[in-house]
Amino acid sequence: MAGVADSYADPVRIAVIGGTGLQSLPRFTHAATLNVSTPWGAPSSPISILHHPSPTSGKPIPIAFLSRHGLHHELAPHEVPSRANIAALRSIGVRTIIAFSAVGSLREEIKPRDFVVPDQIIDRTKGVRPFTFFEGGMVGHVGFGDPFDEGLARVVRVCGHSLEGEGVELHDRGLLVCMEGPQFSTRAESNLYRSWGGSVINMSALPEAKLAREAEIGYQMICMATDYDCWHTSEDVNVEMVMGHMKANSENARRFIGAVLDELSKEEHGVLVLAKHLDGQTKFAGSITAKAGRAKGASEKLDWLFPGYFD
Ligand SMILES: CSC[C@H]1O[C@H](OP(=O)(O)O)[C@H](O)[C@@H]1O
Ligand SMILES: Nc1ncnc2[nH]cnc12
Repeated sequence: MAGVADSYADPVRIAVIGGTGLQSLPRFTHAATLNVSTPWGAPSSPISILHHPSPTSGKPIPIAFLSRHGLHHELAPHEVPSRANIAALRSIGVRTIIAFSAVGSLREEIKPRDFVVPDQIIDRTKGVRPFTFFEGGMVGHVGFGDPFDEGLARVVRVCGHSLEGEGVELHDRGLLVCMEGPQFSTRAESNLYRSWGGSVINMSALPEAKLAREAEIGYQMICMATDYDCWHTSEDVNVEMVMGHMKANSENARRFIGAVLDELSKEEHGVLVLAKHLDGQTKFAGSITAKAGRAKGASEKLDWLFPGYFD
């Protein structure tokens, strides 16, 4: 875009990953567009650096925005280059990701256009997506018992509830089933996920959340229900339905994200935003391979992502 810088000097700590129907965040000042290349290739889209005024100091806080499926939704869920996305965000300093997703509801009480802050995931992807930074001669195992960041979730819930009564309805917790796609589920699968206690379903939380954890980035997804999948007696999910609800409720989604960014920009959340609680975990998780056994290619890639960690 003419007049927008292609570099940004300061570290950017907070990122938003936009999903289906949320390919941009208008109304913020566009400070830069970054084309980052990583050892895992190029991210889904250029990274936009947006200036968000801190509600306490008025100072502009930089926010990175990345469109998960590309600028024109040209990447299917299994084609999203999640390693490049997460690596690119970490390389510019990001330690907090608020990820947005359009989901199917597996529960009567979660109605289309309701928001859900998920706290657990069941992985129903099929192993066809690259899902770790540790491979090819460098082994690493990070904890993933709680796949989302409870500290960020608390902030997101307070912000969501503050908008209730203005068209926003929020469910504080939920079990998210992440399926492979791109086809939607069969009715038998949909009912199986319900019997497992699933609340909502999408195709995008994984491996994104796992890679964020490996990269020591606090990660919380905000889900917006767009359909009742195919278990319900109402019409089966289709793309028109998903896009229709996303479009109709996009103003609320943007207000919700704006409120979360307002809150996270406050100095009192500085330690949370820097994900200090995750700092260093990957250094230990990835030190299991003795130096003598480390393959050069794998070490070089990890050195790019974690300078100094595996010296
Ligand atoms: C267009 S329906 C399926 C599609 O929608 C969700 O996308 P996102 O999570 O990026 O908002 C779902 O995960 C699928 O990728
Ligand atoms: N029913 C559904 N299944 C999987 N992903 C979705 N995204 C939106 N609705 C969905």
